[in-house]
Amino acid sequence: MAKFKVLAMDDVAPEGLEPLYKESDIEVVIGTKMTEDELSAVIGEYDAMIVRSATKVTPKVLENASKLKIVGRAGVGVDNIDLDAATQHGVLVVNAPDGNTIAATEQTVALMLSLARNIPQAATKLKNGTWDKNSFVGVELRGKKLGIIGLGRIGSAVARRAQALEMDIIGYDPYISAEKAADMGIKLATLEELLKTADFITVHMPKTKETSNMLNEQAFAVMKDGVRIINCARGGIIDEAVLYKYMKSGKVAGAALDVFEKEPTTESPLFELNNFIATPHLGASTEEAQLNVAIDVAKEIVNALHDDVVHNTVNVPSVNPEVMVKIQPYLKLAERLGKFQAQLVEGRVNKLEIIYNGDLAQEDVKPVTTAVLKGFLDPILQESVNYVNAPLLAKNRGITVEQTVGGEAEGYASLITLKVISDKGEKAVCGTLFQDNDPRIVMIDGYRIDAIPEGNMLYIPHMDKPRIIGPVGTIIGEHNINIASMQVGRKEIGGKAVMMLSVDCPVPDEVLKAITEIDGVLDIKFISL
Ligand SMILES: NC(=O)c1ccc[n+]([C@@H]2O[C@H](COP(=O)([O-])OP(=O)(O)OC[C@H]3O[C@@H](n4cnc5c(N)ncnc54)[C@H](O)[C@@H]3O)[C@@H](O)[C@H]2O)c1
Ligand SMILES: O=C(O)CC[C@@H](O)C(=O)O
Repeated sequence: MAKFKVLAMDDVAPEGLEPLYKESDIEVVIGTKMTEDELSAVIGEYDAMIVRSATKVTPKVLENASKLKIVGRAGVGVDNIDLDAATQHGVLVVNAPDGNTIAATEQTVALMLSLARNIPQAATKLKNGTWDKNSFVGVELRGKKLGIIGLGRIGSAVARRAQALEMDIIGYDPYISAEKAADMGIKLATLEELLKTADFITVHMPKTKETSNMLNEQAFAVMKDGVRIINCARGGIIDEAVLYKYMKSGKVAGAALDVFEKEPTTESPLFELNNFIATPHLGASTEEAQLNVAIDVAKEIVNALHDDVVHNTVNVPSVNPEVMVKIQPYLKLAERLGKFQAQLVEGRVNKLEIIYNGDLAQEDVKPVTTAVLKGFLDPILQESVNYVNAPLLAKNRGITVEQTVGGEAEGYASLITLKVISDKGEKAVCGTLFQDNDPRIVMIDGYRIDAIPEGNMLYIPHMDKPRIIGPVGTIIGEHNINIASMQVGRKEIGGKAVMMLSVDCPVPDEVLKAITEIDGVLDIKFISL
């Protein structure tokens, strides 16, 4: 039986699932349209799910998704997935942002040309038996002003094609600089300026609280008479009732929507209007795009299930692949440091401070910080902790997380210091990688040691004096526990010192108690990594 089951919904391109079929430990199940209840009843069997825009991944579905590790969106928009609920349940969400850019861009250009030349209306009339040359006189695009709202992948690709059509382009996007827009040959404007001056307006942003109904009564009121509108992004960015009103009044000369407030839909007052063109969310529907997005998302799922690097994450910060190669070996070290500290610290934890020194400090270390949190929370919490939900779980528990980058790494290439501050004090553990991939704990509370953070460990603070190491070894030996390695660190002769032992099996409480009774032993902690 395969180790992992993947549910592929929404007619995702079957050939694109090849990366999943190639893996012997993955079984793919092609799902058919399901209600929320039906999906909730079966989702518990699956480790991963692929959706396009039809399947809604709701809080109820996620509550029942006990094994689900990842939802892959074969496309860009993730508005059909409840991202907060996915994060809360530790489910990673990835999308395939690049695969359908050209398809959506070409659909936009096709709709713009259709609006300018009345192509769908003329074709329908001719096929219905009327040769009508008079009703369909169009306008040329050359010299017209195209207002593009949202200058991301699709908006900018539309701009390049519109430039070839000799259109004059004006753009609005609060998240790009005027220089970047100028590099694309686009004049950046305010939304109002764009609305007032554009002959054609096309929207290319995600649907968010900010963009919902962005083209509303106030926006239409200031538009130029005779404006034509296109939406190949998301239904609800344009208020359909207001669009209808302004098309009826003649202020809007034409509109083409690929996406609707409610989908699927076969009824809308807009459908009665001759100058209205509609397509049923076909922006991404090309053979090429469907293959691209299915392959992209299938590869991401293989990586996620095999604990490999995933790139297009939506609900956790995504990291540039080149950076990931550099930081990946530190993830294991970071997780072990977190887990080590969780078993060392006493009292109510208020804050984790993670300090990066040396080469690692030059990189984007956010995922390393998340790995520390995952390791730290894992022994403490009942619920499953992963890279997705670890920051949220820490926040929900009132644990402040502070990440700082410093300079030199005390003779190491890179050093990670994890300070845990609780109501009983502060503990600091430092770790590094030897030969780039061999994790070591090199300092505890300022005491230098050299311990491999794995398996069963004993941490024994004690006074630096004779007859400590021998009795510790004797007690452990008497209980038939094999010591694999031992490290001692001290700051000054006769002062406080720390001992770290690696042992081959867990150490029972009575052994721990017997060791604490040795004169000069200050404390003992059994740590399992
Ligand atoms: N019709 C389809 O089948 C289809 C296919 C692909 C993509 N899409 C949709 O197209 C849209 C754009 O996709 P993309 O790949 O270009 O995304 P993108 O993330 O590359 O670009 C979105 C742009 O919108 C901008 N933006 C965000 N908020 C804004 C605001 N309030 N005002 C103006 N600009 C704002 C962002 O800065 C960004 O530049 C998405 O909604 C996506 O879901 C639809
Ligand atoms: O999957 C589709 O057909 C539509 C995808 C599109 O809306 C997207 O946001 O990528």
